[in-house]
Parts: sequence; C-alpha cells; structure tokens
Amino acid sequence: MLSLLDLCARIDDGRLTPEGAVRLVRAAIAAREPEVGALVCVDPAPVVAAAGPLAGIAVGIKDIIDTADLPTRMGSAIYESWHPRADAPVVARLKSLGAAPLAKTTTTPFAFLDPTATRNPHHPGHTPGGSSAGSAAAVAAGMLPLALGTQTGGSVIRPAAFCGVVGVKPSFRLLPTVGVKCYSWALDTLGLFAAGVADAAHALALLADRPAIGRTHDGSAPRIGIVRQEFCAAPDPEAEAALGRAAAAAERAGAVVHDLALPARFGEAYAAHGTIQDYEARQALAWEYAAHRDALPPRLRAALDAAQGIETAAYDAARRTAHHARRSLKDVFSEDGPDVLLTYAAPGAAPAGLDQTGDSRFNRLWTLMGVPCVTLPVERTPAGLPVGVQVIARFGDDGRALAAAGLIERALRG
Ligand SMILES: NC(=O)CC(=O)O
Repeated sequence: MLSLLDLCARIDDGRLTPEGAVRLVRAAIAAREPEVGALVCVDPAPVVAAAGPLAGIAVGIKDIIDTADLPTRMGSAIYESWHPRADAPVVARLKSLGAAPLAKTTTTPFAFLDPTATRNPHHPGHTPGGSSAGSAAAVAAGMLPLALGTQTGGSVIRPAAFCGVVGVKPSFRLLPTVGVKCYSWALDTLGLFAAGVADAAHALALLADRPAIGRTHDGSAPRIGIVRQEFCAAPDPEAEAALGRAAAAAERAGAVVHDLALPARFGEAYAAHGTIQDYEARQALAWEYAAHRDALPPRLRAALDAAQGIETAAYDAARRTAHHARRSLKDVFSEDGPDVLLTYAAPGAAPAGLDQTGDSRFNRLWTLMGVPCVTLPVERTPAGLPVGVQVIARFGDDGRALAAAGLIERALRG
C-alpha cells in the first residue's frame, strides 16, 4: 500500500516531487483499477500544488461528496449528469493543504446497502464492504495513499476492515458534512482510509486542524476495555481470534486490558439506530423517493418504503434512548474506567459474493454514540482475507483512539 507519511517524507527531502507522487498514483491506478473497479472517474489534469503539508498527495473522494472539478453521481443514475458548482468544504480543505483530489471513489447508491461492482483487492470474489467501497479498496490496492468516506451505520469501519486498511470514523461532526449527500443528519459522519495508523492520524490532524490528533505515539500505556457487544449476534470465529490477538499484543505493549460488560441501555440504543436512520432518510431522500422511486435500487427502495410507516413519536423515543446512552457512555469512560474500548470491527472477514456489502452490527451503536472509532488490520484468514479490530474512545478524544490503535499496530508488528 502507499503510505501517506512515506510520500510526504520523500517529497519533503526532495527525493520525489509532488508531480512525481501523483504520477506514482496514476501508474498504480492503471495497474490495479481494471481488476478492482474502485473508481468512478479520475481527474485528467488536477492541480498539483508545489507547497503545503499534503502537496503531492492524491486523494480519493467518495462519490457522494461534492467536487467542483469532477461529477458527483451518488452511485445512482438519478445523478448521472450531476456536477456540483462547488467543492464540499472537506474537499476545499484538502486543496488548501496542497492535496490533489484526484479521483471519485465508488459508493453504494446514496451510501446505503445495495452493492457496487467494486471487488475486494485481496480476493475478487469477495465484497470490499460498503458503503465507502471504492475508498477502502483503492487504498488497500495501493492505488491511493488517502481516501475519504462516510459512515451512517458501518460504512467506514466495515469496508476498511474487509480490505485490510486503517479506517477512521472521527467524533461526530469533527469534519463538516456540508456538501455531502445526506442520509441521516444525526448519524452521517465523514471518515478516512489510509495504509497505517500514523498515516491516518496525520491526515485527520491536518483536515481537522487539530495537531494533537497526530501524536499517536505518546508513549502512555492505555487502559483497554474489551467489549463484545452481546446485544448483537455473535461474530465469526476469526473476529473473536483477531480481538484476542489484538488484546494480547496490547498487553505485551504495557496496556492494562480487561473485559467490560456494557449496561443494557446500550443494547436499547443499538436497537434505536435504525429508527433514527430510516426516519431521517425518508426526509433526506424525499425528492428521490417521490420523483424517482423506480430508479432506486432494491434494498434502498424497500428501506424507504418501510420508513414511510415510522411514527414521529417512535423517532422521538429513539432519540431519547440515544441521548441517555450517550450520557451513560461518559460513565463508562469515567476517571478510573478504560481509556479506550476494543471490539470487533466486523462480524468477520469479507463475505463471499458481490451481491451484498456485509453487516454493520458491530459499528452502528458507535456511530449513533458519535464517538471516534479506528479500525486496524490484525490478521488474515487462510484465504488471505483481512480481519480487523475496532478501537473506540470517548467523544472528542480522537487522538487517544488513534494512539491506542497505533500501540496495537506496533505491538502486532513485533
Ligand atoms: N452508510 C452506512 O454506513 C451504511 C452501511 O453501514 O453500509
């Protein structure tokens, strides 16, 4: 894979020019895109800045995020010819840092559950996950050093884990979702994909203008609470094995690790996610549903059909449940509690077949809680498919989640 920090270092010390770095990416795209299918389009002549902390860094932009220089199609024929006038603020921020938004990456239609044609770079017969399919696959295939995605259920963490890359779903609203096609305004969160934890931390620190996020190696040994989210169906054996391996590596690195049982109200919040998501999607996609219902893909059409019947009282009750769970989460991360939680990133490795994007059951609660989540790869199945884990910190403590993920990553490397 292409390490963002490695490219930055080579540019900074003159071994590589910004234009040379973009040429490297174009060559990698030419070599891998035919088999992976991660990209919707590539800018033939992007502006390559000569200066800036991300000068020469080509970035993939999930195709629900507005770009002024490239179309934004939402993964749907309904928006086939749509070309936003302006960049989403997160894209404008990338350009202000010197980065080159080089390609739009595939998204499931409107970032829901209907699959893309993108293939898992580790096994073409398996899904890369979704909804940020192309971003995860492009980084995993070594085509891009950085890509943006979004998460409403599990659309950053799950595909990142399936593709064996680092994925970060930051604290809710750390990055502005202005100019990003809305599915659920209470849940939609911008995230990113990179080769390693330090690469991701560096990019997020710059994007969020919060340098502390980038100091992943602060030397402290965290207290880690292992949570298995028993309110969900159990994971596959490889997910449990990866969790155990990551916990053991963390202990070897000096972390204090213990099992943690979450109070019942978190199971209630987990169940409330769907009501909030789908009630809001009914409004966010009201025009598409009214004017183009027949052009919607089957899973999304069925979800919006069902969402028509959600009572406002049920939505309000779900929001109250989520609010109480968020307050309880502060008690979980209390003074003498864990610094971070460690749990499954997905039910297991990427499922076979391209007719689905996998299950977000181990992600949805944490998206609703708005807390920072980081996934990192831990091991491979005998078929060579990656299996990851998920590190979670308290709201606003994105740097601590990344620091703990970095400690585990280094410990796994041995
Ligand atoms: N957008 C989303 O997060 C939906 C998913 O989990 O695939």
